[in-house]
This record gives sequence, structure tokens and C-alpha cells, in this order.
Amino acid sequence: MRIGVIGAGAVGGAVAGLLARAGHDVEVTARGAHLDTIRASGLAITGVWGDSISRLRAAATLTRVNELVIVATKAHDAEQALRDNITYLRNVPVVIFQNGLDSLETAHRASPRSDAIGGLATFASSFLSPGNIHVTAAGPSYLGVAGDNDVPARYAAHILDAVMPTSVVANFRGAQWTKLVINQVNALPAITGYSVQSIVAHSLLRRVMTASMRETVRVALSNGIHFETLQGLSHRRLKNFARSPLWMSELLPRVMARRMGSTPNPGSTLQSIKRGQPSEVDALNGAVVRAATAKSQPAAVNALMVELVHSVESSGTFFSPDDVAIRYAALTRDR
Ligand SMILES: NC(=O)C1=CN([C@@H]2O[C@H](COP(=O)(O)OP(=O)(O)OC[C@H]3O[C@@H](n4cnc5c(N)ncnc54)[C@H](OP(=O)(O)O)[C@@H]3O)[C@@H](O)[C@H]2O)C=CC1
Ligand SMILES: CC(C)(CO)C(=O)C(=O)O
Repeated sequence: MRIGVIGAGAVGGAVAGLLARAGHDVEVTARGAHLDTIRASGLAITGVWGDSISRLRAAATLTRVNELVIVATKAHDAEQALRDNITYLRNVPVVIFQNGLDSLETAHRASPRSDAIGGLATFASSFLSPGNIHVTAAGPSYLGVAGDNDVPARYAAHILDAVMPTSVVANFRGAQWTKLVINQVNALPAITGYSVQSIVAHSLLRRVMTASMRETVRVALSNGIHFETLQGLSHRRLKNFARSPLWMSELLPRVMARRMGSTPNPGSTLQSIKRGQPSEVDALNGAVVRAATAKSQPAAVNALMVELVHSVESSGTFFSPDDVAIRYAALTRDR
């Protein structure tokens, strides 16, 4: 089958490699040294889903009409990426793998004549170097749509599920919020330079991560969100998580870190920072702050995460765990 992947970075590159390995005719878009390497030596995928090198069509933009297109840029790049490829997106199902809450709106705005399908990946993938993607932890992906017609999502899930576990969820908005809770693992690595597993192993940083997750759950609930179950995280479990004593809730990040295995997972936000690229924090913790503001509710921990990630982006200097603990303690003292 002809499949196009726009933004063949950590997630898009992994998906493209898996699809090509299964025999699909895949073309990817990439830029700079990554594009040059894919053209010269292929796209190498390593890690928990096996190792392979795929020789693929690669260009700065799509070159043909595909039967399925996957978009996997960071949230702030998605609109431009869709517009750059609009010639080949009309009437094509487009899966937009993106964390945060905006994927479907962005796809509808930038490519209104495509069948937009939201994608949430729970596997973890690292862009090691141009042409080299390493999947550090396995995990299912979830697809969904905004309206009632989920036929395009089922079609895409059928193709993707043959190469990586993928299913369709009915309540995609709820799924995005569950993923936003999971993505509270992203900010602290970006702030400190540590992996997700190291943050969770650190008692003070684990506490801050747990607090930002609980705050996210509370903000979602006050916005009337019913969480969709992702990776066993159900609505009921998340509600209990936000109500339990803080120390008891710390079990959840521990379970999540264990699931990520022993290969350090930087998370996608730290990867952007290390490459000197803008981070996605405004689409992650920033989305929680905006939703809280809409309900005149505080979201001090998420606001702190946004502030500290932006500070690292502009200064190029990570915070020490003690710095973070002091900033967090000041928040809890102020309440
Ligand atoms: N990495 C992970 O483990 C996971 C990530 N996610 C989510 O998936 C999404 C993608 O993340 P991730 O793969 O990590 O990000 P990456 O930065 O690794 O990959 C994004 C790719 O998109 C490219 N790109 C950006 N703008 C354009 C454009 N206009 N046209 C074509 N290509 C473009 C980038 O190129 P360039 O570098 O040249 O800008 C880059 O290669 C994010 O929303 C992230 O939160 C979800 C689950 C896991
Ligand atoms: C699933 C997870 C947490 C993997 O690291 C992710 O979504 C990300 O890094 O953005």
C-alpha cells in the first residue's frame, strides 16, 4: 500500500520503518542531514520492535497521492507541515500523531478536505542521529475522530495494527486528556536533563511529577472530561489517583517508569531541547494551564513546569533537582 509519512522523526520515523519493513510502499518527508542520510543509506530503526534499515522514497514534501498519510511533527509544526503537503492530502485519510489537545483542530484547519484522524502513541522513541531512530519502549497507539464517522480511523488502525498495536477509541477527547496526564513525565526531563526513569527514581522530583499529574486530572475533571482508558488508566483510576494522599499516588509514575524499561527515555520534550529546537511544552503543560484558567482554577504546578522549560530553552542551562524542589516548595508554601 502507498503510505506517506510527514515528519519522519522519532515517532514518524519508527512508524515509517515498521510499515516499510512490512512491505508497504512508504515515502517520508524529512529535512537537512536527516533527509540526506535517509536518501544515502536508508532509515534505520532499532530497539524493542526489532532492527531494520529501510530504503525509502524521501523528499522535503510528499511527491504523490498516497492511500494513507501519517503526520508526526511536533504540535507547533503540524499546521505548516500539512499546508506544505496540501496538494497530496485532498480526500486522503490523515492520521496526525500528536500529543496535546489540538491535533484534530489543526488538521481540520490546515487540510479541511482530508479525513482527519487523531493519533496518540504510548510507545517511546528517540531520534538518535540523522537516519537513526531507536524505539526504547513498546506501547499501544490509539486513533480517534472528532465526529461519529470512525470508518477512516478503523481503516488506518487496521493497517497500523499489523505492524504495531493500534486500536480505535470512541472518546478521543478523553483519550487526549489521559495522554496529557501521561505526558506529565515530559517536563521534568526537559528541565533537568534527566531521563524519565531517573526523575521517577528521585524522591523529590517524583513528588513534583505526581503533583503535576494530579493537577492535570483535577483540571480535566473540572472541564467535564471523561477520561478514556489508555494503558489501563481508566477514568475511575485517575479520579482515585487525584484524591489519594500524594505519597500513595506516587505509585503511578513508578509503574509508568517501570513500563518504560531500562533504556533511558528522555521523552520527546527533552529531545527537542537537546537539539536546540522549540519544545512542545505550551501544547502539554500549557494546555493544562489554559484549561484551568478557563475555569478560574489554579494550575500552579503546570505553570511552573511551563516557566522552567522555557527558561531552559532560552538559557541552555538545566536546573538541578534541588533548584526544582525549592521552586516547588515555594508553590506549596504559597497555597
Ligand atoms: N518521541 C516519543 O517517544 C513520542 C512522541 N510523541 C508525540 O509525537 C509527536 C512527534 O514527536 P517526535 O517524533 O518525538 O518529534 P521529532 O522532533 O523527533 O520529529 C518530528 C519531525 O518532524 C519534522 N518536521 C517539522 N516540521 C516539518 C515540516 N513542516 N515538514 C516536514 N517535517 C517537519 C522534524 O524535522 P526537523 O527536525 O528538521 O524540524 C522532525 O524530523 C509529538 O507531538 C510528540 O509529543 C508521542 C509519543 C511518544
Ligand atoms: C509516551 C511518551 C511519554 C514517551 O516518552 C511520550 O508521549 C513523549 O515522550 O512525548
